[in-house]
Amino acid sequence: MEAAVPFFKIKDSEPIVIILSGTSGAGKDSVIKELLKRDDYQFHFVVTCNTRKIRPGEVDGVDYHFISRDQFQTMIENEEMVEYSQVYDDYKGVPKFEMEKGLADNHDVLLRLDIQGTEKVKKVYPDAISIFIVPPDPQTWYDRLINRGSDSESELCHRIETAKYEMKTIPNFDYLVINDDLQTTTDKVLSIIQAEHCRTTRTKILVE
Ligand SMILES: Nc1ncnc2c1ncn2[C@@H]1O[C@H](COP(=O)(O)OP(=O)(O)OP(=O)(O)O)[C@@H](O)[C@H]1O
Ligand SMILES: Nc1nc2c(ncn2[C@@H]2O[C@H](COP(=O)(O)O)[C@@H](O)[C@H]2O)c(=O)[nH]1
Repeated sequence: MEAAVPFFKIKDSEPIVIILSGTSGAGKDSVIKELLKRDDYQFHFVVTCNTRKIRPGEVDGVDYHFISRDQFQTMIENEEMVEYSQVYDDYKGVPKFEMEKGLADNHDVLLRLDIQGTEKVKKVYPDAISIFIVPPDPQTWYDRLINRGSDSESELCHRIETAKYEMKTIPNFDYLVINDDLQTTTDKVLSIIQAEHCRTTRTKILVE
């Protein structure tokens, strides 16, 4: 008698919305750049809109969509943003077309957001996962911020003050990753994403 092998079909995990947040200078951009170099992981980085001045080395349409305050206002009025927030002295927002682009390609979408944006995007995409990145210790953090050389003294004070508040919201996040060595941090972020795809709520076996 032949054994009756049950018929089953694997329903692969749908793309995941991943939010990377953390204090200024925690290393979000550095981790994203490392992830983009990894051949074994395909994702769509959501380029957000930003009203601040472009910094040396930044590329419009790659790092951000750099737009004027008037253009930003028009996008809000036309309901073209998933969310928008004032971050430090500028406005930042997630354009709907960027989210749609990634999800249409069936890729995970990765967003770099502050804590306000994380809360708002989680309301729109409740299955999104949120990861908070922190530097390994205060002195290393300060040195990294200073060496980056992108902020004036007053901007730096503003970012450090904001960080104190942001760190108190860490329990609202799904994961916390300490950014000591960049490769290890990137590996940890990738492991979190891989584990999330393996959740029984995402990958399913259909048995007949
Ligand atoms: N693991 C690391 N080891 C050494 N330097 C690092 C590491 N991670 C980040 N850095 C450096 O620290 C500085 C801040 O990192 P990065 O710009 O990626 O932070 P961020 O979280 O994106 O900041 P912001 O929110 O202000 O844009 C950069 O100069 C970066 O090269
Ligand atoms: N709520 C949102 N926050 C955003 C968005 N895009 C970026 N960000 C956050 O701003 C900080 C600061 O950016 P900086 O480039 O001026 O240093 C960044 O690290 C993110 O946390 C957004 O669309 N919405």
